[in-house]
Amino acid sequence: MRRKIVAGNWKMNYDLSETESFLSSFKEQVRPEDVEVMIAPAFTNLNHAFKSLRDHDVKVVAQNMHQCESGAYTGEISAKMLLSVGVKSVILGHSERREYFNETNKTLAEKVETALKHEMAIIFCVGEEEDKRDNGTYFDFVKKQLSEGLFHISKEDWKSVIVAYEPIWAIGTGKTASPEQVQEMHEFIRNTIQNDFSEGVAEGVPILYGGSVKPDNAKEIFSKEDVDGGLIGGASLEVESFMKIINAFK
Ligand SMILES: O=C(CO)COP(=O)(O)O
Repeated sequence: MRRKIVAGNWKMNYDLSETESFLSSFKEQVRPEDVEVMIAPAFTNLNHAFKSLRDHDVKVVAQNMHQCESGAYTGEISAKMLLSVGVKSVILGHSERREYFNETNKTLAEKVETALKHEMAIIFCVGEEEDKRDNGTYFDFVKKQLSEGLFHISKEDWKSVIVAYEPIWAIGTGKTASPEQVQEMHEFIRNTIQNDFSEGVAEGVPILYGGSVKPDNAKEIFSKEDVDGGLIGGASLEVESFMKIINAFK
């Protein structure tokens, strides 16, 4: 059985006191048993979240990191810095990073390399814009993102990788991909991994869906064969809705 995962990506939301208040109520309720739970707060709150959650089996994840070890990169954060505050996992290739911060497949391939070198786990995001969905080129587009950004890793490295499919047209729009569209893409991603690596690798990789997952649609999306959980934006910012999504696996 593959791992089941629900991860909250808080993006640029919540300062320290808001993070503290979310976590104090969240900790009372969350009991990760069959499902792994992760939260990706802002860089400034990673250490607080790590300390607060370490006895609760909730992983704290960074939303990004730089590919270089250190140096003159004003405003950036390195793998070593993340590790030093207890963070061993990172989201790479989120569509907002690709769009607003010019992250290319090539940069992402370097970030993947750096994360693996530091034995960090990676949530690697892929997903197409609406025009690619409309003109039918979405499979090719996602395949290119995978092959150029991620597929240089070794078979062994896949143990540290989670893939997240987040169609850009469904992020923050309230326009969720249908469970059938999600399943179709997840199956395609798994087959692509199988073709380039092996069936064993493909069968073991958790593939999460992200894009307007809410308490009322989570169960149906998660019930699909190749969907192993979700990467949740807006609905992870409220304890009640995030808990309902986590519990959608039960
Ligand atoms: O981008 C996302 C998670 O990384 C999805 O965001 P929403 O759940 O707000 O659509």
